[in-house]
Amino acid sequence: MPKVLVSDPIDQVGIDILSQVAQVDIKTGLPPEQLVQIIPEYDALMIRSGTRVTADVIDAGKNLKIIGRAGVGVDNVDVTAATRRGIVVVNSPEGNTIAAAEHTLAMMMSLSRYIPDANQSTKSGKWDRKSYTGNEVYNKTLGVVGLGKIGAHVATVARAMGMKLLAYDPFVSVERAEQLNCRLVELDMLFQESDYITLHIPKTPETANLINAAAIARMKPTTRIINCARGGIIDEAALAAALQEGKIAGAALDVFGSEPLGESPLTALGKEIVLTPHLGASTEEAQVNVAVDVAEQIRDVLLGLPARSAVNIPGLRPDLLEQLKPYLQLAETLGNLVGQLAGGRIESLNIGLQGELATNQSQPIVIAALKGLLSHALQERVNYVNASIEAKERGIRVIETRDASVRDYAGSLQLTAKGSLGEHSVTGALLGDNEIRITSLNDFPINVPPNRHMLFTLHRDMPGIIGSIGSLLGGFNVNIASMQVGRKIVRGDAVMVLSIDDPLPDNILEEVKKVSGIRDAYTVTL
Ligand SMILES: NC(=O)c1ccc[n+]([C@@H]2O[C@H](COP(=O)([O-])OP(=O)(O)OC[C@H]3O[C@@H](n4cnc5c(N)ncnc54)[C@H](O)[C@@H]3O)[C@@H](O)[C@H]2O)c1
Ligand SMILES: O=C(O)CC[C@@H](O)C(=O)O
Repeated sequence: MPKVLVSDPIDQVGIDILSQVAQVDIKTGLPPEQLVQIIPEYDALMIRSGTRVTADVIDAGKNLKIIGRAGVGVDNVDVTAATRRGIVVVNSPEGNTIAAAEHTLAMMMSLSRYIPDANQSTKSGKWDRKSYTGNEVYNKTLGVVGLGKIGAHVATVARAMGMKLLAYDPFVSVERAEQLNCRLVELDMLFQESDYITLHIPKTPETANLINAAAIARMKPTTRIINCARGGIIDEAALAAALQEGKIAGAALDVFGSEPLGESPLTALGKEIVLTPHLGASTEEAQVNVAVDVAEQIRDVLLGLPARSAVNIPGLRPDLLEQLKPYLQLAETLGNLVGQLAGGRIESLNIGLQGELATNQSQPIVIAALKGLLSHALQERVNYVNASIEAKERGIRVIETRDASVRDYAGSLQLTAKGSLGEHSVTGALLGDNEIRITSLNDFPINVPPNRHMLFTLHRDMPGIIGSIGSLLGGFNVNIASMQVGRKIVRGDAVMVLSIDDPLPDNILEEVKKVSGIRDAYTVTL
C-alpha cells in the first residue's frame, strides 16, 4: 500500500479520501531536517502553507510521485526541483477563492471603520466613539491588482457596494475587465487614483516589492492598501515608514515576507493597520474544498490516473485530456518506436501533426512523444512532468509541423528522429475504435498494430526474401505473429514489419542482417 505524509493540518475529509488507497501518516510541524529524514518512505506528500518543500526534501523523497498543496500558492514548494525529478505538483486553484475574497473585503471594511481597534477598546471597558470615525467605501475607487479568480470576486462584491473599479492585470482582456465593470489601467494610474488598493497576484520576480517607497509616493494620503495575496509583494519597511509619516492612510495585511511575522515595525503601528496571521483561506468551507480537491488528486495519481490541477504538467482541462488520451497513447507509442529505430544520440525530433491533430492543442502530444522517445533509455524515470526538461537537457531539438490537409485518417502523427546513427520516420493513426495503427515507416506505407516485440527490416523487394527471413527465424525457434511488407515500387526498396512473440536476441538480429537483400534490421520492444 502506498504511503502518504500529511505535514500540515488538513480537514479530516481529505484524510478519509487518502485512506481509501494509502496508509496516511499525519505529522505536522516537522522541522525541515526531520522531514528530509522521513520523506524517503513516502509516495505522496500533502501540505498547506506551513511546510517548505525544498530541493533537499525533494531529493530525499526517492519514492515521491506527487506533492499536493491544499491551497493555491505553491511558492513553498521548489516546483523546478520537483519537475526535474518527475514529481507531479498539484494544488487547489479554486477551493479557497471565496474565502480569500471575503477575507479581503472584511479587511477593507475593518480598516475603513477601525473595527479591530474599536473592538479592543470596548472590550477593555472604554466607550470611545470619537477615535473611530471611519470612511465609507461607497463611491470610492478600488484598484484591483490581479484580476484573476480572487480579484474578480472582490471586484464583483465591491461593485455591489457602490465602489468604482480600476484594475491592472497585463494578462486579462479588456472584455473580461469590462464584464467585471473594471477599467483596465496602467499600474501608475491605479496607484494615483485609487482610494483602496487590493493585491491579488502571485509573488514572482516581477511582483516582488511591487509596493515600495516609490509606488507609495504615487498614492493619495487617503489611500488604504490590502494584501491578502502573498508576502514579499509589499516592502514592509517602506510601508511602515509611510504609515508612520502619514503618506497613506492605512494597510491591512494577511500575508508577510516572513511568516510567522515575529518582530516587525508593522506591529508597533496603531489603528491604521490591521494584521491577520494568513487567515485568507481559513474558513471551514474552504478547508473542506481544498482538502477534497487535493486528496482526490493524490488518490488518482497513486492509482495511475491523471491529476486535474497539476501545476507542472501543461494545463489541460480534464475533459480535453480525456478526449486527447488516445492520441497521447499514439504519440507515446510512436515516440518509443522511432527512438529505438534511430538508436544512439537523438539530435532532433520532428513532430508532424496531420489532419484534425493539426488544429488541436499540440503541447500534450509533444510531451507524450518525448516521453515515448526517452522511455527506452530512461524507463520509468521519464514521465509527463519531466519529459520536456529531460529532452532539453539532452539537447534534443523539437520541431513541430502541421498539415491539416492530410486526410488519410481523421488525425495522424508523423515522428521523425534524427540522430548520430541516422534518420527514421514513423507515422501512426487511430482507427474508429481508437486502436493504434502504424501507417508508414520511413515513408513506406504499412498498416500494422504495434506489438510488444517487433522486427523491422529495410531491404530490396525481391523474390524469396520473405521466405528467407521466415525460415531463418523459424530455425531459431522465433514465432512470428504477423508479417507485412511495404514498398513504393516493384523490386525497389521496401520495408518488412514482423510482430514476434519474444524479444529477438542480438545474435539472431545479426543473422537477419546477413540475409541477401537485407540492408538493415532493427528490433523494437514497445
Ligand atoms: N491569503 C490567503 O490565504 C490566500 C488564499 C488563496 C490565495 N491566495 C493568493 O492570492 C493570489 C491570487 O490568487 P488567485 O486564485 O486569484 O490567482 P489567479 O491565478 O486566479 O489570479 C492571479 C492573477 O494575477 C495576474 N498577474 C500575474 N502576474 C501579474 C503581474 N505582474 N501584474 C498584475 N497581474 C498579474 C494574473 O494574470 C491573474 O489574473 C495568489 O498569490 C494566491 O497565492 C492567498
Ligand atoms: O493554507 C493556507 O491556509 C493558506 C492558503 C493560501 O495561502 C493559498 O495560497 O491558497
